[in-house]
Amino acid sequence: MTEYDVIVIGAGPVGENVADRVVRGGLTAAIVEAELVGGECSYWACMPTKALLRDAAALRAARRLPGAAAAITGDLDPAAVFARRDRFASGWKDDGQVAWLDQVGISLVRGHGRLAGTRTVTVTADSGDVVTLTARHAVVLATGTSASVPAVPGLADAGAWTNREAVSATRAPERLAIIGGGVVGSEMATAFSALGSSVTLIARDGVLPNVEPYASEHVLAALRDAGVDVLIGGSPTSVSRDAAGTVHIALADGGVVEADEVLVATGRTPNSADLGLDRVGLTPGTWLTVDDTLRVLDASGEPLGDGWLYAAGDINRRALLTHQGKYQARAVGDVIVARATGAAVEDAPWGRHTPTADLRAVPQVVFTEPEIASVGHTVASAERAGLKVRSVEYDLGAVAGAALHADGYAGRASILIDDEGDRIVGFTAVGPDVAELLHAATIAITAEVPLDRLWHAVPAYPTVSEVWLRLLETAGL
Ligand SMILES: Cc1cc2nc3c(=O)[nH]c(=O)nc-3n(C[C@H](O)[C@H](O)[C@H](O)COP(=O)(O)OP(=O)(O)OC[C@H]3O[C@@H](n4cnc5c(N)ncnc54)[C@H](O)[C@@H]3O)c2cc1C
Ligand SMILES: NC(=O)c1ccc[n+]([C@@H]2O[C@H](COP(=O)([O-])OP(=O)(O)OC[C@H]3O[C@@H](n4cnc5c(N)ncnc54)[C@H](O)[C@@H]3O)[C@@H](O)[C@H]2O)c1
Repeated sequence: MTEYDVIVIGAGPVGENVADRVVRGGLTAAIVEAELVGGECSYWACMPTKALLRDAAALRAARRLPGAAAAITGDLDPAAVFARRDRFASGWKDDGQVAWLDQVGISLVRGHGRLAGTRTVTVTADSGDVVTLTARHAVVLATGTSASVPAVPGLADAGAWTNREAVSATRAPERLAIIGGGVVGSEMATAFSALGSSVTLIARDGVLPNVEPYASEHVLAALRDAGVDVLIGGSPTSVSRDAAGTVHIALADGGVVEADEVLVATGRTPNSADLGLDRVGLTPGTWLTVDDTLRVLDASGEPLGDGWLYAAGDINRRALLTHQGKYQARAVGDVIVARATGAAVEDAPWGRHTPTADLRAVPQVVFTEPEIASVGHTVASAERAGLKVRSVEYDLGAVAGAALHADGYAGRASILIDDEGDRIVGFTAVGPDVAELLHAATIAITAEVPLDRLWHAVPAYPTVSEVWLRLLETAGL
């Protein structure tokens, strides 16, 4: 079969979900995958990184409670951590996900997909065989991103790790240098220092520069307490690996970092260089620009052709997060079905077919020690957006539930209240186990709950969530 209602290129979490929604809506779908069904997220990103972090987090949690700490008789077992990580990466085999595609009725076409023209995709298999697929309704690009490696002289030839090598490592190197203090760099510094590496984090723009400064300060202090050498402002100028295998990273300030491995964690680049974009009038290698229902826009800002091409997930750069990409996937799958069947398209803000939360309320947990949970604006992003906000902060350690949760609990939380004073437009918390605080904030922001109604949402005593009451009291309620 070479004709389908919808063709999806890329079987990461986003492509899989687009195809699933389309098939649930009664259309046929083929999904094209060049590597493993499940994408970057399943094998080299979300789940395996969190598996590398989880044991050390549990150990730290137990050590904060004297009775539990007394039961700890040994140290972290890196081999057991790596073995559990292997399970969470499914041994880098996609049989389980392929079986799921089969079960839900999505056709898998293995190979490299390229646009060949309107609604036409060619797929080149590893054998070199090429098949041409045509779509009756739509083609969806969900090809994700790869690690971006900066043009630092020598870096490309030094055998540098990207997230793929770090996430699939079988042992912790004695000395690990990490270039980039963003989310990947900070999480991997947390993981590998706990697994026994001596870590140097080269953080040109600081540690986690996009979160509230107080949250990043907590993580910076904890990294340094854990023995990580954090070089704020460090900027690599050249990299080389000597005959003994040691990597030498020269920095702009004249310093040199020596390590056994170097991990590049300096952001992502779109997987669009070899996607046939030029065949449909788009520019290869670029992020794809989309409209409110994620139709790809041409150079004049209009949906390409009759609107047959969509882009969802990392590739459209709206939010480089799995949950947000899957949310886009649900909207795209459903809108394709609506347009194909003549049903109403709900494309107003917050309409079923418009992933409005991408622009207003993107939740994220950074799984460092301590964790950072955030959604919506930070003070800086609100300023950039021209919003007038009031920030209200509270010491999480002063909340009864937090004190009970762990001895010496240190953390902080804040809400941003918009200038009219009756809605929350941002939330951040930093502290042990704050991840599960996040969804309450996501609901408050997405539902635009007025503060005088939020006042009636009473947090249970004694939980860490009581910080909500304290924040509202501090705000003057
Ligand atoms: C180290 C790391 C940790 C992360 N941790 C988290 C986390 O904890 N939580 C979170 O929400 N997000 C996390 N992310 C981000 C998350 O991985 C991405 O947002 C997510 O993978 C995007 O999904 P996607 O389907 O758009 O792309 P991908 O997962 O990248 O999947 C794209 C798929 O398309 C395939 N493909 C590409 N080009 C072609 C082609 N031409 N033909 C055929 N197939 C093609 C690829 O092989 C791949 O399988 C992390 C990222 C990194 C790097
Ligand atoms: N827990 C999570 O949700 C999670 C975890 C990991 C990754 N992610 C996602 O993956 C994406 C990629 O993460 P990332 O950490 O690679 O990117 P990032 O954009 O978060 O951080 C990259 C960092 O690299 C630095 N940098 C860039 N170029 C540099 C250079 N030439 N020299 C030195 N430093 C340089 C920048 O200062 C920046 O802080 C993120 O956008 C994030 O959304 C999410």
